[in-house]
Amino acid sequence: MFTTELRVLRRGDIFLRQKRPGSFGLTRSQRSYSDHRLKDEAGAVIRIVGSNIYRFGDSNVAAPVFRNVNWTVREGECWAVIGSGSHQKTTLLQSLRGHLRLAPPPPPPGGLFPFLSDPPRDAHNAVALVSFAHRPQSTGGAFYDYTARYGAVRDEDRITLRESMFGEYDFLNIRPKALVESKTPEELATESVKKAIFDDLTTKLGLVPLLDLPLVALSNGQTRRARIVKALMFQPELLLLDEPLTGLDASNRPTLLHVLESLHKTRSPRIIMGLRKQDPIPEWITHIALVQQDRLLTGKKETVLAQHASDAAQTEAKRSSISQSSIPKAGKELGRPVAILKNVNVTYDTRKVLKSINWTIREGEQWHLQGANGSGKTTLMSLITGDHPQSYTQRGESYLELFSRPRSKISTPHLRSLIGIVSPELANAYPRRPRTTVWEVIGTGFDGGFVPGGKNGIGIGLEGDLPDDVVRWRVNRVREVLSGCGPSSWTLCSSGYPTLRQDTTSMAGGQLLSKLDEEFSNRNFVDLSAGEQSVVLLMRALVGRPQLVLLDEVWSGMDDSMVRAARRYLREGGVGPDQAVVVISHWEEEVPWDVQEGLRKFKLEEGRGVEI
Ligand SMILES: Nc1ncnc2c1ncn2[C@@H]1O[C@H](COP(=O)(O)OP(=O)(O)OP(=O)(O)O)[C@@H](O)[C@H]1O
Repeated sequence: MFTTELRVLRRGDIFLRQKRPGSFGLTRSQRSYSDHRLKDEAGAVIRIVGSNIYRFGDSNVAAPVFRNVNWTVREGECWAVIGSGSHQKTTLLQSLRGHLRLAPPPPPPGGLFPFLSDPPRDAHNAVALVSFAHRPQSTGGAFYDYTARYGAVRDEDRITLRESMFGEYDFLNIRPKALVESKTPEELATESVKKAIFDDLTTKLGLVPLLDLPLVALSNGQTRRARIVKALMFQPELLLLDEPLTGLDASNRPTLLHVLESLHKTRSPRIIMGLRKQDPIPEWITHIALVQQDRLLTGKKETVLAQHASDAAQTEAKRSSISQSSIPKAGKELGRPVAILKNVNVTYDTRKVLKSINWTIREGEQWHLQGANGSGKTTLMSLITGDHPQSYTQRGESYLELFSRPRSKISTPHLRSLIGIVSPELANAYPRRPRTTVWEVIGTGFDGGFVPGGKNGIGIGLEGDLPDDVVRWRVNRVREVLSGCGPSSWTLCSSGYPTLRQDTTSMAGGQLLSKLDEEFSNRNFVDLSAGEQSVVLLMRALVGRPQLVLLDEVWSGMDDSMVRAARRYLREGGVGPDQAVVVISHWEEEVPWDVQEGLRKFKLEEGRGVEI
């Protein structure tokens, strides 16, 4: 009945529209809203009209996460959700999965997803979200050993990528499900469809050579492509992909986008992508939902981009009038070597991942380590951090020297105190204990461990006893990184204007800490947003002024203002001329320095490494 009525309405028959049951007794504006709704509902995939979006548990008088959202996605349109902050964009996508509350809720019969109403289907099964934007909020209190993949594969990690795809195991959780002895014809039919999707997509996304590798051996980018295939095998009708390009190398990005485009065009499934502001927008995207704090700007791509460009130009004009030029780097004499690699190799059975790598990293140098997904960047870093067992086995022609000593002559705990590291693996593995504060997490960076220690939360040193001047230096350093990258610096960077750091807590003889940063330092790490956690882990890497800083996907999950603040801090003294930095990223523009400032590039290709 509804459809018939709708058809009539779409022909624009005003008389019939006014006669529609339920519209009698409505005011003119209610009637026009109601008519507008019915028009919009036809062919709508998503429809939100004038709703606020709240966290569950918040009342309607609390500040909504998003205000007055008007967003209709129609069949055939290709949408990207773009966020100036990573967090807000992800929250919007999560609200489509029911993680947040819409008030007023989109009314039945169409509801939030009109396309699922005839015949009625459960949005829970039909709409899937795969997110690469954020790290898990909590991985529990224990540290899990992310370096396990570098050694001999343990029995429980033996499950291969192929096995993980077919439901006997939870993907990336590696728990065998109850074994089913006999299958019904429906189950068999579903399986054969899954198998066809699997064959098709693993071929298109270049995963076939990896199918029989243990899941834990896959690189970051390989794992991400595999997660997308797994989600598609469940045949959702709408797939929300948050930051599918993050962590993918330049050659895999167009391949994935091409696959997504053809899937979307045949609605198998419809796809909505979440993108970061700096990601290129694929040509086939026709519409954009731009998340700007608590507002959503939606419309045709060109219109939204034009509006955004004019807003951004105004902000940039304000910012450039007050910005300082970055502090030039110290002179370029050769610093002391922190790592010397000569003919270094890594092999798994017959698989040679690194072949004869020659590379020297010195104090005062900034390097961009490049290479396609699976080219061995993480493996190379794990040799330098000493986490890889093969860091000990470089003999004869092969040689690995770290901080002027052969690898075998320097203990792993000592290495951890000399290297500050941020990486997706470490971020996932870092324990989220219920009552560990931000200050304590930063303080673990001095000794490179994961368990807070010492009465000031600044560690106890490798000898277990810190002299008073070292205690003072460490406390001061925690305050310095908090002031450099903490919330007061985000405010500074989001408005475009420097805000006076009022409310400063006075600390006799030491670094001053604003109230905002002080409060932040007392918060529980586990309660922070994913972006805030990333910032804290960056501070942890920098706090001890280690000789070597390794920054692998360092901006993951951070909002724009956090990225700007952290970049500025890194460029303006956060790392000094006595420190070496290696940045791993698939995006040139993510590296805080450029070649004019002395940045050098080292590229891995087919196992070999060259300076480019
Ligand atoms: N235990 C293992 N057995 C076999 N191959 C392995 C093992 N561990 C890692 N590999 C392979 O080593 C290669 C290098 O992996 P690595 O994680 O270093 O790549 P990456 O350059 O960091 O990739 P990404 O850009 O995706 O993060 C990958 O092809 C991976 O599958």
